Amino acid sequence: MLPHIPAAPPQAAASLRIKVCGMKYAGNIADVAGLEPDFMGFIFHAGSSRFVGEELDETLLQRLPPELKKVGVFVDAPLDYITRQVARYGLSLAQLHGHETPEQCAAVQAAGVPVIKAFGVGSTFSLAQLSAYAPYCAYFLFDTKGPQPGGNGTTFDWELLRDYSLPVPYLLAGGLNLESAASLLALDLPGLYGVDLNSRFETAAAVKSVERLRPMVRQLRRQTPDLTQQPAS
Ligand SMILES: O=C(O)c1ccccc1NCC(=O)[C@H](O)[C@H](O)COP(=O)(O)O
Repeated sequence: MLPHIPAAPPQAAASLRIKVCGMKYAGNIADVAGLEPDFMGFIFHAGSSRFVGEELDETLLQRLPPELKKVGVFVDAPLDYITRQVARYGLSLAQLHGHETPEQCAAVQAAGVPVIKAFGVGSTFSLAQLSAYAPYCAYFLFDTKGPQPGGNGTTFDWELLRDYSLPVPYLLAGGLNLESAASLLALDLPGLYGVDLNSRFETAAAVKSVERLRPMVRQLRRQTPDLTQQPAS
């Protein structure tokens, strides 16, 4: 009789990297850092309810683990403002979330700051515009176009990215919540590197709920949820 050869287990897709955006307050930053996200975002746009203003503790940011990438989020900001904030807070990357041109991205990159260029996906979105940005960007970020430059809390049709073919990895953003996790893991979109979590995990502007984030992080990392840590329903 032939020995039973078990079928090979299905190949698990690589887990998605996680960016928690819109952080501001010291205690909350330390708590969220404990979940070991890959990126943490700080909003340097005065029009946002998450604007860091003078609230952000630069010594705390400098003490965060080096593997946690600190992202400054800017909207059509001058180059010297970006480079000053990068130096002051020890930021790892600049996320350009306005109408920045490829030339502006090139200037930020040439100043030694790796760029995440964000694009609002709406009815006029086209993948064709991205090639001109590719040489100057470490990552792209695709967010839902809305009344605010970011943090609108709404999703877009992710299938619009199905034909993405550039070598720049990207983060998916816009209204992601715990219910999105299973679909995100099943997506298998070309170039998809990670996800960006923001308003759906907040208890107030720029205050993230660790209880809400924890099961999301576990799911995205394909870990078994720790039921003792779930919030009471
Ligand atoms: O979050 C903001 O307030 C914000 C304001 C201005 C520019 C960018 C902003 N956020 C950038 C992000 O990367 C957000 O996480 C992204 O827009 C998704 O937010 P949400 O739809 O709330 O999940």
